[in-house]
Parts: sequence; C-alpha cells; structure tokens
Amino acid sequence: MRCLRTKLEDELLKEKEHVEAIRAHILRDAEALRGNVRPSNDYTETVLAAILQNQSRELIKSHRQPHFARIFFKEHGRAVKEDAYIGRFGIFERETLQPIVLDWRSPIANLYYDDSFENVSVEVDPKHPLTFDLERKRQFEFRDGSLEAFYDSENGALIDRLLLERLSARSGDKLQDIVETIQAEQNRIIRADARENMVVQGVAGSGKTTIALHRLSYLAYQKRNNAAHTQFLVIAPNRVFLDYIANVLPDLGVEGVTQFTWEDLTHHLLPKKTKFASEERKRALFFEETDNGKCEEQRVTVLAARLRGSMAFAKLLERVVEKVAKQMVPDADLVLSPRHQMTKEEIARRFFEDYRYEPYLKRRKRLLDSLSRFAQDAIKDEIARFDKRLTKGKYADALEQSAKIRAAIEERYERFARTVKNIDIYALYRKVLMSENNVSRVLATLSDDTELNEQTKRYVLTRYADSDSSWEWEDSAALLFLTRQFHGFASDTRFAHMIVDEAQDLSAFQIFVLTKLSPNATLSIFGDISQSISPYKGLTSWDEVTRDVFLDRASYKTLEQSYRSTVEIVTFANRALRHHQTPGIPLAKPVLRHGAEPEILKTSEAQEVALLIELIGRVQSEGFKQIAVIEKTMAACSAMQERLQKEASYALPLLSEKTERYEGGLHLMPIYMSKGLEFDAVIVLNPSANAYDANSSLHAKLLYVACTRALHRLYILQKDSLTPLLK
Ligand SMILES: Nc1ncnc2c1ncn2[C@@H]1O[C@H](COP(=O)(O)OP(=O)(O)OP(=O)(O)O)[C@@H](O)[C@H]1O
Repeated sequence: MRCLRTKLEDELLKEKEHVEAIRAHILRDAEALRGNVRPSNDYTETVLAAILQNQSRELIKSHRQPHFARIFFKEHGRAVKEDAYIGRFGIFERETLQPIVLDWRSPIANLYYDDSFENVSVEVDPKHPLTFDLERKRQFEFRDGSLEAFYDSENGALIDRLLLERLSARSGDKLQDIVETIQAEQNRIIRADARENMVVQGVAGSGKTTIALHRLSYLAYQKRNNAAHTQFLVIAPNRVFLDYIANVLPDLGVEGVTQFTWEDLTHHLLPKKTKFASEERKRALFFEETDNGKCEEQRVTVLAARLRGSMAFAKLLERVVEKVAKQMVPDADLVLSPRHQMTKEEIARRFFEDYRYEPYLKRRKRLLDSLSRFAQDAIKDEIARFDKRLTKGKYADALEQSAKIRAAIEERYERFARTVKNIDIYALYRKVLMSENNVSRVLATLSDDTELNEQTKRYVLTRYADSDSSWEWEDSAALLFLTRQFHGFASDTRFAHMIVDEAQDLSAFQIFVLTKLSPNATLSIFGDISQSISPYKGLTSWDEVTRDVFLDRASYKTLEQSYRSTVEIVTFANRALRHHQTPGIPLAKPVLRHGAEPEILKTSEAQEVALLIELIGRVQSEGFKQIAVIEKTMAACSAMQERLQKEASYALPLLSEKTERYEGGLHLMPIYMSKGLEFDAVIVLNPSANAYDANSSLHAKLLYVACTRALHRLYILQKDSLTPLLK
C-alpha cells in the first residue's frame, strides 16, 4: 500500500512538472507570437496577424489549465504505445509542429469521448480512418490553477464521477462549456458531419443548447479558418436566452457568430413597413383563459396557425409562385420595327434560363434592362439607316425624323415593358389567403373535422379581408418565402451552417425558410416536442421536419439522459407528462444525482406573500443565487409583483421579452420566458386544478417546462387545490 502510494505521488509530481513545462512553453510562445504581430495594410499580413492574435489569446487562456485529460492508446498494426494530453486549445512545438496538448476538437481526442475502449475508429484523414485501442483515460483535477490530483480509469466510470461532481457544483448562472465531461451520445452529435442536416430530439436538460454551441466550436475548428465563425448562424427563442448563452462561444474559441431570434431575422429580411400583431392576445387566449367558452376560439387559432406553418401551405405557395412567374413574361413578341423584333420564346428563354439563379423580380429587372438595350440599339440602327438615306438627300428635316423614330420605338418598348408584370408580394399573399379554394385544400390535409375547417377558413378570410390589417407572426414564414422567391435575401444572410435551438416552437414552414437562406447551408436543429408550449405556432412532431422539409435526408438523433436536475426533480417533472406523452418522444432519464425531494408547501391567499418571501430567504441562505419564481402567465406575474410590493414592500424583478440583459439572480417570470434557462432553485406558484387542466397536454407541458428549470431545489407553493397533473 505504502509502495503504491509513493508510485502515485511520484506520478503526480511528474504531471505537475509537466504542467509547469507546458506553462513555460506557453509564455515563450505567446511572447514570440506577440513579436510577430505587426500592424500592416497588406491583406495577407492582416489575416496572418489576426490568426496570430487568436493563437496568442488561446495560449493565454490555456495557461491557467493547459489540459484536462490524458489518454494512453495503441494504434492497430503498430507496436508502440502512445499517449496524448487533451485541453481546451491545442498547444504545439512551433518548429517541429509536434503536439504538446491536443485540442479537444482534434480527431485523436475523440478517443477520450467515445464510450468504447476497443476498436475506436478515428478519422484523422477521412479517406483512411485509423483504429485504436484505448488503454487508459486520465483526468486531472485543477484547483485555482494548481494541479491537485489525477484519476485513472480503464472504463467509462471516470467521466461519470467527474460529471456528477460538475453537475452537483453547477450553478445556473449562465451556460458553461462542458468539454471535460461531454458524453458519448453528445459527442456523436457534436462531431457529426458538417455536410449533413440533423434533427436532435432531446429531453429537458439533455444538453441540447450546450452541445449545439460545442458543435459550432467543433465545426469552426474543422474549417481552421479565421473567418469561419462569420459563416454560422444561431437561431434562438429570445434576447434573454441569447444573453444567457453569450459566454460559452468565446470560451470555446468562437467569437462573432451571428445570433438572431426568428423575429430579428424576419425584421432584418422584410421591409420595415411590415408590421406584425403582438403575440399577447394569443398568449392570453391560451394561457390565461380558463373559461371553456374560449375552447372554440383556441381550436380555430391553432388550426389557422398550423395552416400557415405547414409544408402543405409552403408547397401551395411554391405552385402559386411558379404560376405567377409564368404570367410575368408577356405572351407576345417584342416588335420595335420590321427589322428589330424579339420572339416571345427568346424573351422567355432569357427569363427562365439565362437568369434562372436570380429571384423573379431581379430577373424582371434584368430582362427589362436587356430589352431596353435592345430598343436603344434598334433606335441607333434605324436612325443610322435613315441617315444613310439622308446623305442621298431625300429628306429635309433630319432632326425631326430621328426624334420620331426614337419616340416610336421607345413607345413600343414602353408599351411592351408595361406587360412584364411587377409583383407586390403582400398583395399576392393576401390573394392566396383570400382564396377559399386554396385555404380549404390545405386545411383538408391537416384536419378532417369539417366544421372546424369551415370555421378556420372563415376566420382566415375575414382576418385578411381588410388590406390594411397587420400580419400575424404565423404569416412570417410565407412572407419571407415570397420575399426570397421574388426579391432574394441580402447577401449578409449567407451562412455555411445554422443552429436552431428550441426548434419545437417553430413551424415546419419556418424551418423550410431557413433552409432557403443560403444555398448549400446545412442545419442542426435542436428541440424537445415535450416542451412545445406555443400551440398556436410550434411543431407537433419531428416528422413534419424530417419528412416534409428534409425529404428524409436529415439524420434524426435522440438524447434521453437529463443532466440538469436531480433524480427527484426529474421524476417529479415527469409526473406532469405521464398522461400526455407524445408518441415516440421518451421521458427524461435522470443522471444518478440525488438531492432534496421537491416540496409542496400549502398556503392561503393571506399567507402566500409572506411564505414566498420566507422561502426565497431560505433558499438564498442555502447559498443558491439563481432563483426563479414561476407563474403560468405574464398577467399572474404582474399581479404577484404588485402584491409583493403592496403587502411587503418587496421588489421582485420581472423577466420579460423586454428584458435586454440577463444577469442571472432572482427573478419572477412566466413559464414561456423560463424556457431554455436554468436556475439553482425554482418556486412554482399555485399550480391549481383550475389553472392547469388535467386533460390539457399544453398545461402538462407548461408544468414540465417549469419544473425542469431547477438544478437543485424545486418548491411548489400551493394556495388552491393542486392540479391532478402533479398529484
Ligand atoms: N456532458 C455534460 N457535462 C456536464 N454538464 C452537462 C453535460 N450535458 C449537459 N450538462 C448540463 O446540463 C444542463 C442542461 O443543459 P442544456 O441547457 O444545454 O440542456 P437543454 O437540453 O438545452 O435543456 P432544455 O431543453 O431543458 O432547455 C446545463 O447545466 C449543462 O451544463
């Protein structure tokens, strides 16, 4: 035993010396890099300087903890055993290019993340994958920049130990990187081929957002191009969420990625005059009305939204666009003079073949430009012919005659040009919606309830009859699609890869539009159908995306393990979904991290405020800082905020769409704002039978989202009788 301990201590000493040697190298290298960066006007030198600066930044970041793991392995067919250190960033000998620490994104580092120890395939060169056996994985524990210990393992148990440690210590401040504990199933998603479209269904807390961002980092590393990050787009649900994830990408070595909410993207791409009605009325309809009389309106609203978010509608619009485009080109020859004519076939060939890569209104412009040039050439030619005759002295008033020739040809051209139709996409779209036939046909593909279909059709026809009415967000996909087909998108929205998070709240048509943003772009789509809490716009199944948008050519992956919450919290949250599970969508399985049982605290109207304040104090005194007090709706939040102020002069800040910066801490929020975020402790206010109907899958999902936001503690403050969903 004594001997063994000495051996371990010796090994630790060696590892410590190695860390110091790497640190000395880092300092030397960073100094050398700084010396090489010189300001210059030359493009190549500027790019080089940016790369050097980037490398120098990464080196400095590595100084505190140069690596987190070491692997011992043997390549098949080779006798020698090898080993490698793995860190957040690669460190190498500049002269010999020998690696000192491998970047976690490098091909060999895959050995560390794979769950198998034998026959692990690694694509150093995609054409010739190599196979390895892994002998051991070693993890290092650094505290305050000093190497304290290491742990060896010949199986996966090691990562599990570290994972549990990390999850227990996690505080829901802002999202963090997980490079030390990426799980094998997550690793496969992060490292999936950049050329493939991917849909990931992951339960709450399975790390979707986290690995989506690690995937960007991995793809940027693969490109090894300083401008790579500018080719990425992240689509996320709201500004608060974007703020919440803001720190991770720079930590992962990727900066300057474009990040948009769907609303931002829409405003960016559509003319400023396009006004959308606020979502408030709909949220109120679904979240605040408990009156059954509203049921009818809810069903019509859902179907009217599904109509405009469906791929059947997208296909209908595609057909409309094709038909309208055909009508844009006149069915007549352009006759400018007996010698200057262009056949309708030639005009159509230009429009449909020569300019086929352009959107239709750009084609129209190009066609008119070319016809105008043709007309100018015709004018010149006719005047020249006339001039020749003039030299023979046949006409007296030359100037007047030239002007007449010019005017006649120009008039014929203008008359013809007016028949090359211009298209107002807004009027076109309204016309599509006002067609009973169109609307009925699409509705029939979505529902066989003829009465509901009829009511929905009436709703749409009435809603859009007034040409001044504002648009609904459900129209944004169609308007963007028509914009793309007729005007094209600005070139600053060309991306190589797009990450869509919380995609369950987008429609299939919205995702289809994203696939059209840039030619050749691929998408990684992350979401959870069990958290689809916007019934008036979101997806009900991934089939709509994999089958109808990607035509079965996207890979579909699932994540079932939930890392965020304790076993007790996940089990409690799963209760809500028990009777409302979407077929094919599994319930969350917790990682074996235990904690306190969720507590249901009974209270009364008179005591509610005092108990809430006391509970917040109790949670804070346990050292938890990120705390969410969650209500079902914004109206209920405002009411509680007011009561706290009035009854106890207690200020509880509200998290809303208007919140610009998210700094963490204690907040009151409606469930839909808590989506995607996480907190040390969550207090759910009064989930009563009245507010959460046992038969409503929407209400079940709302509770599931609320409860799964908690990392360590979950409390239910129950004033009225508890909803059966949580019993
Ligand atoms: N492999 C891992 N190692 C350590 N922590 C992890 C790992 N995977 C996930 N986590 C942690 O689990 C929590 C949940 O991750 P994340 O928010 O990315 O999940 P999500 O699937 O997007 O959740 P939701 O859908 O509920 O919003 C985060 O705190 C994240 O750091």
